[in-house]
Amino acid sequence: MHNQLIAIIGAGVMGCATALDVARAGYRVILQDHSESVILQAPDVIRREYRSACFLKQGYGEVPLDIIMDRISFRIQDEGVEEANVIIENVTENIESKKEVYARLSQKARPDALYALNTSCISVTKLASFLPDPRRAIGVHLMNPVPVKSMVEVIKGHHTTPETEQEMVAFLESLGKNPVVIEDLPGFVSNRLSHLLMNEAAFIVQDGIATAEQVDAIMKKGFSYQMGPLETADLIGLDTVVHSLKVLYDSYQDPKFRCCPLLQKMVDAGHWGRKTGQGFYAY
Ligand SMILES: NC(=O)c1ccc[n+]([C@@H]2O[C@H](COP(=O)([O-])OP(=O)(O)OC[C@H]3O[C@@H](n4cnc5c(N)ncnc54)[C@H](O)[C@@H]3O)[C@@H](O)[C@H]2O)c1
Repeated sequence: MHNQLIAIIGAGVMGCATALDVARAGYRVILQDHSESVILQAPDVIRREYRSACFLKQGYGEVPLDIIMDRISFRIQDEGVEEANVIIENVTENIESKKEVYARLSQKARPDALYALNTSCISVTKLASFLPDPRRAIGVHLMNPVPVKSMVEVIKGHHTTPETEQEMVAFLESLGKNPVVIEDLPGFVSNRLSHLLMNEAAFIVQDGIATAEQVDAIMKKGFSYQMGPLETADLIGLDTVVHSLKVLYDSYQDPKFRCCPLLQKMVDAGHWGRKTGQGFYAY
């Protein structure tokens, strides 16, 4: 299995961390992003992610960083993707962006390539409908930070076959992950629950009831959360949280998913969390 080539499309927060984990497990990786500046920064992002994972996860440093980096090719175009056995799509949480990527990949990729669709909230059945063979696609909701979190939510689309499910579970287990396979509806389990919490935490700050620090302290000390909801929102990226809330709201037409205006204002101001150096906290 380890002689397989894995193409990772989108080199943002999730793409870089996933490339690190996949290359660390021994696979050859192509990491592609359409933004030249993102690809130029990606090696440094991966190095930082590795150092942080070594600090947070015992044994992570057993595979030296230079060996991992040698296994990753950084690309702005799609060259090499036609040989990939597994394609992990990690582009922006926006249906039109993902649709455009699938149309492009469909021209190039092997017909038997296995597609892992990494989305926070969008229905996997809907995303898979943009691929020529939706039977070979399955949702793979990796958790952030990827090297530290072993649980992966795996979401079966309407057409996903049992063979696709088995192959993807075997691939994820080869990375040391613990997949939990569930059915498909927008937001799945994790984000239907977690985005309600992050959104309501933002409303509490907006209403002047408590500061971000106080909200997070209450959830950590009172409910044994490892991270507070607003620290988590900053880690995910407030832009991604807002995109996901919009998907949940549009999908269920339920006002409980309406996006907190403070979150939208912070995104408009460029305060997207850790990735921009400022969110509910300064980094
Ligand atoms: N951030 C998280 O904590 C988290 C957790 C789980 C799942 N996800 C999901 O993973 C996916 C990626 O999230 P992220 O946080 O890495 O986002 P991000 O904004 O950090 O990165 C997305 C990347 O996709 C690239 N991109 C956009 N359109 C492209 C195209 N047409 N071709 C190639 N590259 C393109 C962008 O340049 C950007 O670098 C999203 O669907 C998100 O919902 C995110």
